[in-house]
Amino acid sequence: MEKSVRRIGVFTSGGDAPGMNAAIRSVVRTALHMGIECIGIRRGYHGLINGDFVPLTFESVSGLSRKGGTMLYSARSEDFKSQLGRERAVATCKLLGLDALVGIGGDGTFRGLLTLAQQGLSVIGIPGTIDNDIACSTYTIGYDTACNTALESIDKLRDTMQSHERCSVVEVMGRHAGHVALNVGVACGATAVLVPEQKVDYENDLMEPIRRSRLAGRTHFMIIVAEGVEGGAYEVAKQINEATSLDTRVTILGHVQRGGAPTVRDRIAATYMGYEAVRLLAEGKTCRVVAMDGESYVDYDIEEALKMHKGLDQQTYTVMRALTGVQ
Ligand SMILES: Nc1ncnc2c1ncn2[C@@H]1O[C@H](COP(=O)(O)OP(=O)(O)OP(=O)(O)O)[C@@H](O)[C@H]1O
Ligand SMILES: O=P(O)(O)OC[C@H]1O[C@](O)(CO)[C@@H](O)[C@@H]1O
Ligand SMILES: [Mg+2]
Repeated sequence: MEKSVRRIGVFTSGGDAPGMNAAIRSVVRTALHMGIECIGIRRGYHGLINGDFVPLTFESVSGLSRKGGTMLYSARSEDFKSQLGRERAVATCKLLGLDALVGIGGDGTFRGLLTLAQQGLSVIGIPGTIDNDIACSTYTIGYDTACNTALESIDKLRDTMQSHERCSVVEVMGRHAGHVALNVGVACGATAVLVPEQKVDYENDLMEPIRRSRLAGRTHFMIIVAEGVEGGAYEVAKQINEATSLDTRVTILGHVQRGGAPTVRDRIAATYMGYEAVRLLAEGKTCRVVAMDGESYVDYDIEEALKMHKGLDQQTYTVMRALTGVQ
């Protein structure tokens, strides 16, 4: 017979993302609606190992949807990757009487959830990362806000680059994934966009678009570089300067992209995903990741989800190449 779920734990892990708070609120409110108690585990797996928790009530998550960051704090825990760390995490779950866990984070967080599922715990993952690099889901919480934050700064940079007829090299986040760079690059009308998924051909991907743009009469340029591109923004700027003598400036947007109030898109995605996570648990499901397939909410087995591969959006990539004139 199915074990009924009476008390669950929720935590955020890995890099934070705008909308994580809205997901926490949704998990708590949905759980309470279904007669399930909810406990917040603070600082991701670190908190699970150390029994760092806070009871969550209807009132304690009030007003959370509009707040950036995560009220449960986030962390990366090396200890959890060891057998001893995982045993301590399982012991904490038993001590707190948790029937299930909801983890909000990226692929690493899901790998952690899988190890807990293999030890008999009921777990559900919610994709929360600005990188949008969860293969099973077309969308991850925080991506839209991060892209909008980056775009706002780039628009401002453009003003000063135009005044001084300079070339701006802007590094956006994405250690392994170029989704933010590509999306923001298309949205800001970049001269060129460089992503880690594609080995950079300086002549074809960078110098040619700059030269073409110059010949067309342009006197300022906007180059978007994903953090994971070999050499990073400074190397790209150096190459541009050597090849073109343009007055080049580097801006690394960094962690500013992870902050701020979530956009409508992120609040809605987070709220629906939180609801889906609790609904799955209440139906007796475990070891699932809540995901989006276009505008629909779906779920996958965590192990299967982790085997999937997500490339860049081909349509956006094609449009970017057409608009920057890359062959
Ligand atoms: N293979 C693994 N086995 C067990 N636990 C893992 C594993 N990989 C990651 N974790 C746990 O999950 C935590 C978060 O993982 P990671 O730092 O990769 O971030 P993430 O969830 O992928 O988010 P993001 O990449 O968006 O910052 C790690 O600090 C670790 O505690
Ligand atoms: O907070 P940290 O550890 O500097 O994380 C930075 C990384 O986190 C991410 O933003 C994902 O959350 C990556 O794009 C970036 O490389
Ligand atoms: Mg990750």
